[in-house]
Amino acid sequence: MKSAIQIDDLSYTHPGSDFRALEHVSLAAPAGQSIALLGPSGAGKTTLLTLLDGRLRGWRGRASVLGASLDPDHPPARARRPDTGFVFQEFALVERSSVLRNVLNGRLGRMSPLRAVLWRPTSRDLNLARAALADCGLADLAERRVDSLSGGQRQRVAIARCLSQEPRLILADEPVSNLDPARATEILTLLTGAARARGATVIFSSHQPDLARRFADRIVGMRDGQIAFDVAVDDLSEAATVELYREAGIPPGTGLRAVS
Ligand SMILES: Nc1ncnc2c1ncn2[C@@H]1O[C@H](COP(=O)(O)OP(=O)(O)OP(=O)(O)O)[C@@H](O)[C@H]1O
Repeated sequence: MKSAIQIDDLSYTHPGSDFRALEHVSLAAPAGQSIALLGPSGAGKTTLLTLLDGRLRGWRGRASVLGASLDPDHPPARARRPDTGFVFQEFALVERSSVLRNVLNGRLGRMSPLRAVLWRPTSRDLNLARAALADCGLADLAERRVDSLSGGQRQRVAIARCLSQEPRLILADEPVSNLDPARATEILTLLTGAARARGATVIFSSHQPDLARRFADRIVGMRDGQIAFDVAVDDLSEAATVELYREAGIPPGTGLRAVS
């Protein structure tokens, strides 16, 4: 089976930090898998997702995403990696723009530079954006301004924007931590279901083992910048989860974050 990501011996320290955010991390993900990154605050989950999204410089090791090697000295521009979609915890939408316009922003990396600068989507761009809106249950909200939406609706817009890119890899950084439990379940059902329907790989981070168990095929536990365990979902033990959150000051599964 083809790898969606292959990373070997990755280490990274944020500029100005005394600690390694990632330390000798190796991970391979076959195409189509749903992986949850679990671990306490500061474990390195965001750093790993950001690195896989090609946004960090100066790391050590080897990383290949969707068959293309990442260069730690020359990260690719966003427009050159449309196959990778990113869903942010804080949605990262243009608040004063319409839902449709936000979703079409996901097509920018697929447009010619001239079309992107002039903001002239093709009819294919529009069709894909409308299809993504429909998939996310937002067809009736296409013309609404994002700043009039609820948190759950905003995260649906962010997922629709990601899907309109036609991604083969979806990276999602705590996509449901700002949502209530019912909304969190809805959003992860949508995200992992859409990824499965498209054969895309999804890697999402979470503080909630119950959600990770429910929506991932595989759980990667991270702690102190390292991989503590990497198991199929059925093999995740309660003991491993408790150990992962030991000394973090929070019980696993509460969705609460430790104060750093
Ligand atoms: N921009 C930054 N500058 C300096 N250090 C950083 C920066 N971002 C993260 N770090 C440090 O890197 C380490 C890993 O942080 P990271 O955000 O990747 O963890 P996380 O597992 O995603 O945590 P959380 O669950 O709270 O989002 C932490 O020690 C953090 O303080």
